[in-house]
Amino acid sequence: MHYGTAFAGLILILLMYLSLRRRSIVRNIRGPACPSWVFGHMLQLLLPPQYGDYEFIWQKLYGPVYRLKGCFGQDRLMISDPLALQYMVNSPHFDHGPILENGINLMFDENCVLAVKGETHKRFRAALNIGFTAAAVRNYQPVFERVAQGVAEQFKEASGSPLDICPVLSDATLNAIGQATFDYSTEDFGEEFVANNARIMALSYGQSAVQILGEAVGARLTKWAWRAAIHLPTATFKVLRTAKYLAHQIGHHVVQKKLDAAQQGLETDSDIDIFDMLLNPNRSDKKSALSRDEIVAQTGILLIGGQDTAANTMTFGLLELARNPEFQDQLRAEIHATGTASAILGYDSMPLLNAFIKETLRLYPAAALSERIAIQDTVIPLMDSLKTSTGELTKHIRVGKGQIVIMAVASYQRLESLWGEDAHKFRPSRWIDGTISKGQAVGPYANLLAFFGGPGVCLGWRFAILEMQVFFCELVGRFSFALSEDDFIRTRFAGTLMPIMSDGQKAAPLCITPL
Ligand code: HEM
Repeated sequence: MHYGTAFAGLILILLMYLSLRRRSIVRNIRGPACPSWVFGHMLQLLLPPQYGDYEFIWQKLYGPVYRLKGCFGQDRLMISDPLALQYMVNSPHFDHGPILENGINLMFDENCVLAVKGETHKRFRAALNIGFTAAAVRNYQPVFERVAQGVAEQFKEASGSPLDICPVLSDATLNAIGQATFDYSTEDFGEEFVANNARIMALSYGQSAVQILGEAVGARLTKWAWRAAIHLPTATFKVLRTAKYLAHQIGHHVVQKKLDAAQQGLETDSDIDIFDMLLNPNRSDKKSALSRDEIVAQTGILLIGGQDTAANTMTFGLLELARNPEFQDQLRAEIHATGTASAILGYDSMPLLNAFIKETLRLYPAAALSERIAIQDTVIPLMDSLKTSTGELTKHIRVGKGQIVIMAVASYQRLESLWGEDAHKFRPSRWIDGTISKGQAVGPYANLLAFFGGPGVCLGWRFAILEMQVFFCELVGRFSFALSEDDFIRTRFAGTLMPIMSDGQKAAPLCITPL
């Protein structure tokens, strides 16, 4: 008892020391005054009238590293320093933060590539990569062309009156992934999947102060309490449970059908999709090969991971074209001049098209903010010296295990030191005229972090780039886009960056005229 009490006392002192030490490390980092203990800065960060209203000003005032408060007084670091972000995406010392981790567990199978860790993650990536190499992605070009032509038909029918392009592009990107992944078109998914999928997308833009608080409480629950909580009969949890269930059913059905066809010798070598590659022992590397259940577990992340990320990016791109008619005309001229040669020469040979895609991804990264947690004490290196609240200049920050750090991707992509003095402006020519400084290579594409980087880099980044190249060529080549008088479209971050109307609904009405 005596020894037990002494031991407990020692542990308590150690825990207090560790917690104070952690607090003292980030306490020296400057940041804006906290408006509320309950919400911290989260309402300003996540629910401002326009995304970035506060964030971009804080970055100007405090630089690329500053301290914010999360809900209930929690210290969080906002980081947009390039070296620090490069370190974080590559370091094994960081994992998804608890709010993000809970979201991933709610939406996706626990065995999906986004959820698994360490060696299992490495193996899954090695296996799945077969469907996402540059060569594999080139084979999906006919799928993208067919789907983009379908979108063009819908645009043609609506010409004359403003059309909300969000649902059209969202259906189209789901259709493209469905066909490339396992040869499913939107009709094959079934009404229930499509309807529930729309409910999921609606959940994210319905984000509110109550939801932000709920997520903060959820992040403090133990794993078992959280697992129990998600079975509560609330509408939100029901939609998420249904999504997980239906994705599993679809994956299971597809895999079974493909295995049956192979057994009967019915498989063909044309139109090979990702699941075909994963199931074929001659195609995949034996060491990393996924089991049948593991393949089924990837269904949800592949479908949802590549749907609104790509659709919203394209929506913002078309909105910017509508706001910049002169650039729209120049881009169209390049598309017409290249004509069908684009498919032969490759879309990469079109400078304006690619500058446009890079500029859209720069200003509108789907994962504009991403929460990370330090899973052990670590030191984050900085590109620019940071002045602490005691006036000290430092080129690194020590963070303790458990520290929450926000990767401020949208802020990084607006750093004036990297992208030019007019970094907040949509100006695709910056990619051609040498404005952009050749700095630290942080992501897989154009130094952008829209797809993050390191071992967890977006698996579908090449897929998304080619999909956007094909869609934009088809749509901008055939239609002109103008803003509708209907409403002022704002940007909101709720899981992904999305366009929002004044009534809080996700929408982007454009006037589309066939040429
Ligand atoms: C413009 C379009 C896209 C953007 C901006 C984007 C962005 C991202 C980001 C930021 C991540 C990292 C998430 C995290 O670790 O928290 C990610 C992961 C992922 N993305 Fe994408 N994505 C896009 C399109 C796609 C497409 C089209 C697919 C599939 C066809 C896809 C499949 C995935 C998968 C499977 C992961 C998980 C990778 C892993 O954890 O190892 N994405 N994406």
